[in-house]
Amino acid sequence: MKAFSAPGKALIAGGYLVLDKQFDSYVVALSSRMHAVVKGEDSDSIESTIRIKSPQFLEGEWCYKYNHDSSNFRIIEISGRKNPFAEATVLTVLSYANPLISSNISITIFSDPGYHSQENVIQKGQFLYHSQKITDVAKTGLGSSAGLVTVLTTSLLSFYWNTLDIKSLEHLEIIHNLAQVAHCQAQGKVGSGFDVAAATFGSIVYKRFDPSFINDLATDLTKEEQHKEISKVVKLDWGIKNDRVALPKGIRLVMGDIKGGSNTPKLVSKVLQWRKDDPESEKIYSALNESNMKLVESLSKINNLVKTSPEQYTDILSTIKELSSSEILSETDLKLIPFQEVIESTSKIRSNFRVITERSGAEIEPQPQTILLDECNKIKGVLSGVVPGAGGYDAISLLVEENSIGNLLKAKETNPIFKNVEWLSLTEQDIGIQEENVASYIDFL
Ligand SMILES: Nc1ncnc2c1ncn2[C@@H]1O[C@H](COP(=O)(O)OP(=O)(O)OP(=O)(O)O)[C@@H](O)[C@H]1O
Ligand SMILES: C[C@@](O)(CCOP(=O)(O)O)CC(=O)O
Repeated sequence: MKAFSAPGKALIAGGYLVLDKQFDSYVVALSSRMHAVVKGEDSDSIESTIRIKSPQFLEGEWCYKYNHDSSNFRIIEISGRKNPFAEATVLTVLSYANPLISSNISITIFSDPGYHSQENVIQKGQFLYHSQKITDVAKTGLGSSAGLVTVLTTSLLSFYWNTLDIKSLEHLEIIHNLAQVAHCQAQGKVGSGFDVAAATFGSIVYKRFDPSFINDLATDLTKEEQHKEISKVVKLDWGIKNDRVALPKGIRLVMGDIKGGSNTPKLVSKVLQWRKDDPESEKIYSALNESNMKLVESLSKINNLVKTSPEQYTDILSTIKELSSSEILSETDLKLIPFQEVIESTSKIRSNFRVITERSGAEIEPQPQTILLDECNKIKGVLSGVVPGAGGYDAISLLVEENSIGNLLKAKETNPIFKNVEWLSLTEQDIGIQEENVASYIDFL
């Protein structure tokens, strides 16, 4: 038996731009993780089974069968249940590993509470159990499908390859490329893949791959052809950027779930259409990219300060704790410059998002979110806040001095603007795929 986990994500800079491979984005990996426990044994039957259980959800079990005599990698789910993400992952890893002998594999999935709505649940240990099917439970937008695909890819591959080493960058890249293929095939489209990349590598500055790596994969192939095709593509250098980052010590990411919700594909199609139609769009994209990169750069400056002047840094944090973002901006202390740059670049990101909102009709930072974020900025210890990812009414992400979290809780109690905000109990955990101790899941298997 082995166990692995992969993190959820928040895209705090680079929404929409990340769809284009000329732009970098900043993705934070979260402490809400998707877990998988895998066990299996070889068998002398001609049929192999891969059983995936997700006991936190009603009817959360999918059993895929595969016949070794068959001329292609066709799998069937024995009771006709659908889980496109599980199915695409099984198929992709199977065709890559091309096992010579049959096996029976069982994988149990556990997802941390942050991924789904916490209504009508029973808690067992660290996990919440829902009374509905996975497709009927509301999501919070942390990338459950990317987490699932990445952790499933790792678990299955670890069964077929007992030399799999998730500390090796080469192996991580194989996991990443396979997971991207499976995720795109299950979604029926090639997205930017930042969610799968964060699930694999952790918090990163990410630049996407060329969609042709996946779009050009041939279909209707024989087993040998498919194995060759996927092996070739997985080995290629996809040219992605996945530079590891982490938020500065003492600065916490806080996510506020908004009881609303937006349709990401609709927002994306509106923005892409606007980008084609509006002659000003390239100028706006380029201004937005500049502010994104300024944010990345200022966070990196703060990280350097942590390393080079730790004592001075502790003093700065205690100053920030007492100030709102506009008060930080009016300070003249030179040591505060990188923090002022975080505030200014975030403010520019937001104003560019508002320009796109107005010109494209896609509600990325609609007015109620503007009011909410402006109100957050008045709270002492809150450095900055944005609408993460595709924006809209899904969530807000704040960067907060870690001892000031209490100020957010107080605001929720006293200020009616925060009525529909639920502060999620998660934070950054910058590590991607990691191996876990099987013993911690034994009681839930
Ligand atoms: N714990 C789980 N067990 C089994 N399948 C899961 C689990 N979590 C996610 N899935 C699969 O992923 C699907 C949800 O994927 P979808 O892309 O719609 O949401 P998401 O990845 O959470 O979205 P977002 O990127 O907005 O956060 C589920 O319907 C199911 O097929
Ligand atoms: C709009 C987009 O850039 C980000 C969507 O992010 P999220 O799923 O809202 O976290 C789309 C994408 O990158 O696939």
